[in-house]
Amino acid sequence: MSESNSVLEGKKLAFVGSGVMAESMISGVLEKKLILPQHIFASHPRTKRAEELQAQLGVCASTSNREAAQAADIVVICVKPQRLRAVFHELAGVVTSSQLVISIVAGANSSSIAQQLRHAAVVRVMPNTPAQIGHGISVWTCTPEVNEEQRVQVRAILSALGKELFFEEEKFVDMATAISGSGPAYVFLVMEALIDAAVHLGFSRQDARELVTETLLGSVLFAQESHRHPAELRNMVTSPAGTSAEALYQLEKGGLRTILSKAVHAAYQKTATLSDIINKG
Ligand SMILES: NC(=O)C1=CN([C@@H]2O[C@H](COP(=O)(O)OP(=O)(O)OC[C@H]3O[C@@H](n4cnc5c(N)ncnc54)[C@H](O)[C@@H]3O)[C@@H](O)[C@H]2O)C=CC1
Ligand SMILES: O=C(O)[C@@H]1CCC=N1
Repeated sequence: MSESNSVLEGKKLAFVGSGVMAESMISGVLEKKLILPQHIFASHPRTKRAEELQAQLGVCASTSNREAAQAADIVVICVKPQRLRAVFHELAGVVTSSQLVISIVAGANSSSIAQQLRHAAVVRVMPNTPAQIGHGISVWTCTPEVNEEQRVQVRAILSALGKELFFEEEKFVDMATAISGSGPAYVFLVMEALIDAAVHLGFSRQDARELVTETLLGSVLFAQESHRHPAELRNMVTSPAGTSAEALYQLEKGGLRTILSKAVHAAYQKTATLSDIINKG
């Protein structure tokens, strides 16, 4: 494996809290050959999980957050919000000024991360689970202390997971948490409900799954490639006095748009609650 031409050449990356998202990010970075596995450090409280990561991905895994963080140029914090204060407590004073800290923790704003870690250069990212297959989208921001070289490195890491979008204003990361961060959960719920509806009509589970998955995938690709407004695409399906119009009537009557908007707003408001947990304990 070669790291040549990589903006991350020779750089070492640590993941503190190696669950679902950390594993997705590690896989993406390895897949794109951005960093050698021996230059990736991961920590997890359970020895068995650390051993599993080491065996599966070839990274250096241990149960010590401090050891992992000290070994790297870039430290990615991937614990749940409720664990963050304990991790800050462990890492404050350990992370040095030459290092870069990236947090993917929902609700954790960069000023409180900088303050609690006593570290100025902080990047805040909201990725999503399709990152596991390189089709994620990550929304990010950073403190002014993050230099241009580090910004390029962050872009390279996030591009290994799919698309990335930078915003100067941090509020967009919280807003994105409710759209792209939690979004896959909404889509999977719709997918599950449609599969169940198809089974209700009489399709086998296997056929129902294929019909629904291909319909969702085809519709998304069609919208992306045609560049047409969703309403125009919907009208193409909806014949006068036809089946789609009948179904759409029921969806609108059930308040689909309102319920989606309420759900997104609730997720957005929850980021503030998570922020309180992180700041006040
Ligand atoms: N799952 C998702 O779709 C997304 C999650 N996020 C954020 O990513 C973060 C991680 O989420 P997931 O990977 O889904 O959670 P996860 O639960 O899969 O991973 C967190 C890992 O941290 C470990 N852990 C617990 N206490 C620890 C400690 N003191 N030190 C080190 N590790 C510790 C846990 O055992 C677990 O394996 C969360 O803050 C979440 O807000 C962000 C975007 C999307
Ligand atoms: O549900 C959560 O809190 C995390 C953040 C975005 C997606 N999952």
